Amino acid sequence: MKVLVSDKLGEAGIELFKNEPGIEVDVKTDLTPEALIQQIGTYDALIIRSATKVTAEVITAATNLKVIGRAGIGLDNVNVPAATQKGIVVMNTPTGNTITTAEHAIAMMMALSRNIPQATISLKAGRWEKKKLQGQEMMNKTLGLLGFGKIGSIVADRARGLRMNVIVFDPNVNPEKIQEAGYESVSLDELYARSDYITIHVPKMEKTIGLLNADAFSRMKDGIMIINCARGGIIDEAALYDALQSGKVAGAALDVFAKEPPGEHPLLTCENVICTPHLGASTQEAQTNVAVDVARQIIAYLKEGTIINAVNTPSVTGDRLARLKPYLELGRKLGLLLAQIHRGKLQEVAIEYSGEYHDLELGPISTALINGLLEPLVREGVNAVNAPAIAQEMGIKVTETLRAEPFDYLNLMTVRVTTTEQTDTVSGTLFGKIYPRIVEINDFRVDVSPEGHMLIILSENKPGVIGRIGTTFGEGGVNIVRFMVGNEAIEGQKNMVIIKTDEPVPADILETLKSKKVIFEATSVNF
Ligand SMILES: NC(=O)C1=CN([C@@H]2O[C@H](COP(=O)(O)OP(=O)(O)OC[C@H]3O[C@@H](n4cnc5c(N)ncnc54)[C@H](O)[C@@H]3O)[C@@H](O)[C@H]2O)C=CC1
Ligand SMILES: O=C(O)C(=O)COP(=O)(O)O
Repeated sequence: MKVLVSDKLGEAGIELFKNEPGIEVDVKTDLTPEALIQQIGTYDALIIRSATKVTAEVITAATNLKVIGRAGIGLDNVNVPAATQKGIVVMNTPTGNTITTAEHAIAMMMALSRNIPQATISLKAGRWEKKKLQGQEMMNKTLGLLGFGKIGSIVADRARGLRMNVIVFDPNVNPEKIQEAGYESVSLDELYARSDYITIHVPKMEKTIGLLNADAFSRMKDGIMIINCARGGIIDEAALYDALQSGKVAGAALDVFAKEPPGEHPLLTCENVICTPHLGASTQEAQTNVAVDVARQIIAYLKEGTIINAVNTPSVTGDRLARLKPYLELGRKLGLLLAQIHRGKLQEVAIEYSGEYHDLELGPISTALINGLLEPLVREGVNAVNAPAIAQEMGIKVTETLRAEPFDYLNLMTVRVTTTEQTDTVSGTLFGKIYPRIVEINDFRVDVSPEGHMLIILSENKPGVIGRIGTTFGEGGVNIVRFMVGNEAIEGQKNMVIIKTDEPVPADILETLKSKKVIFEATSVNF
């Protein structure tokens, strides 16, 4: 397995890769976009921070890539939908640099309040400008927090220690949670109107790009101070420049820019702008944390398939994975079976779980099922990462229900697939919590272990039919490993005969059987 580290990564992470048998690591931190596209094809994993842009072109060229690991939080430099489409897991390390980044925001707020960067430059230039560089106290000032996630909530806690009044706007966090933590939850308008400082801790996404624009600044107090240690582009930089020039905004502390590095940028000419080159996460502690986290996650995925901190597929780790594995396998096998027996265009997949499923995560099991269903039908490269997105693209409606009580089995998964032509229903269970068994196919009770090759025959339920089927196999020289007859649950007019064979059932045998009057259908199924 080959791992490419294309941004600077803490040595502790590199060491983990180097010490892992079967893993080869290349550190190439100065690749041009063209060189990355040229070289990515040979790698199984890519490790990045914020500098590498993982564009759709990079993903297209990444013919072997299985996983992208972000040593840090923000994934705005990765085309996640393109990676998902290709079945590439995208992971970040959501906790390793949060304290460091929150501390940077507080440091920036303090530096802004007391003109520390300007004072340093002035004094080093031989001046002593006490009057010009007078600052403002932070105690009792109102700090408006945009975003009360992992970093925002740490900033709030530290600001409380500075005796600031913290008010919060976060549309996705329950106001009670904010109040319970000791802060005031307010609307965006109120936050703009009341804050003396606004600090940004939201992800960069469609809804937050340009969130702080000319209109937003016009609704703020005169003399507001702005801190951005989240992402460039959340602030409209031209509007901020104007607001700084007019004095509406008294000062801005910027760690991040819409384009990085920003080059010759008007904001960098403003005396009331202080800035750092995306240093929010740059402490020795945070870099060790995220490097170790990302290395452990990538190794676990490449070696065991364990998914930790993925943003585009459900994460399943350690003990939970071990427990789920047989259910994932059963789900995938039921999907594979349905892929081979259905006719027509897929429209709906209804999955019903009962019994032991009450204690299990259903998301990954349903995903494994959809994966099995689409694997033989769609194209190469369908996997548990991209299967749900492909199903959605195909207009297939997937529903999941958890039934209160099991009937005959300790655990039962029943899947009904509706197409433009018919409906097929199959059920499966795990014997001994490990062994997958198909126990029902379209109203016929069966007992099939879903492996190898088999033929499913729907025939008349009358004497002599079974014998004729056996003879056809004998004449064709194909050895029957198991022969089962399933009873129709309701009328009993038809039989389902399931024949397991050593090899895929040859086409001529299939055709001979299909031509017999007593046989309604014969479908070859391979697992
Ligand atoms: N400067 C740096 O070096 C670093 C920057 N970051 C940035 O900080 C951001 C925040 O990180 P975390 O706190 O870990 O993320 P998080 O996901 O824990 O929290 C983000 C919060 O923003 C909220 N939110 C989303 N849209 C919003 C809106 N329109 N208005 C108000 N709130 C909104 C979400 O509900 C969520 O609670 C990251 O996305 C990343 O871009 C993270 C680490 C280092
Ligand atoms: O973790 C994040 O989101 C960051 O912004 C840190 O960026 P970096 O890894 O220092 O390039």
